[in-house]
Amino acid sequence: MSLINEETVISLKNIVWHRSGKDILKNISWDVQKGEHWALLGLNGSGKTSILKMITGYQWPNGGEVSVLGKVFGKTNIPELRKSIGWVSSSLDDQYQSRPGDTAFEVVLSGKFASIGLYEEITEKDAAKAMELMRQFRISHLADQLIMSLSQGERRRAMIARALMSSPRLLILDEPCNGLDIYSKEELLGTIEEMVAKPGGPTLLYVTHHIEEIVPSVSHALLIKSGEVVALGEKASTLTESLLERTFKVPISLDWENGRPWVRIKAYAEKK
Ligand SMILES: Nc1ncnc2c1ncn2[C@@H]1O[C@H](COP(=O)(O)OP(=O)(O)OP(=O)(O)O)[C@@H](O)[C@H]1O
Repeated sequence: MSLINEETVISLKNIVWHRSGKDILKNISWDVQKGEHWALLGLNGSGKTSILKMITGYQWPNGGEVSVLGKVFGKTNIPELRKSIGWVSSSLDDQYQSRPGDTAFEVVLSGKFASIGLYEEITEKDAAKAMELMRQFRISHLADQLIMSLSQGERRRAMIARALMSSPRLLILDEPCNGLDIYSKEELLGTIEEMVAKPGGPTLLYVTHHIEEIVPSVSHALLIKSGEVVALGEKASTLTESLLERTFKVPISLDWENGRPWVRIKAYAEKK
């Protein structure tokens, strides 16, 4: 049995969730410790978003216990806790549309309040931090451009910079490369890798169904299928051909190159 302490970033114990007669999460137990960075992998509909909703307190399980950053849900103030969690989802990209007249800089800056559109108590230090994050994500030259006019890749980087404005202790990137071309994707992954490698940064939870997006700094992986854990632990022991085949239900050939896993679907390759 694991003990929850300040070093425990996420702890799910026997999480069960059913809806509309379906068992969506089936007895999920998972611990993330400080210093680890995790990938959450699974097919469409496997339960990834449902797990994220549990972790962020937007959904309550029917059974089991959730703790995040050492706080046990049910005994803690969740809106307060959420201030320490950054969640960037490509499906939440439309958030910025609430203020289409904002510049990229204003959107990044607004991350200080974890709510777009609040502009009180902005200090010079905040503005300097926003600019520094824009530099880190290579969008400082776009500071004065309207957020609406940024390309998808640029906007994605702006939204991650925005999430980092409040110095979250847990950063969830939910399919951040969705819709990006190969160049923008590699550029974004490069900046994510730099961010993770930097000491003192947040614990990363990277959600995807694309295995090759797992950058070298991601140390662990949780594989889920139909709401059940297929495997969890260090990536060397979880990202294996047989476990990935069970997770993705296709025959997979896996290669490692420069610390990144690359997959090929065997069946398609053999048909040629
Ligand atoms: N509120 C709900 N009511 C009923 N079914 C739900 C609800 N939320 C999720 N589901 C179902 O639970 C399953 C898991 O959904 P979830 O969104 O967690 O999957 P996912 O792994 O994030 O998928 P994707 O990669 O496509 O985003 C799906 O079959 C979905 O239809």
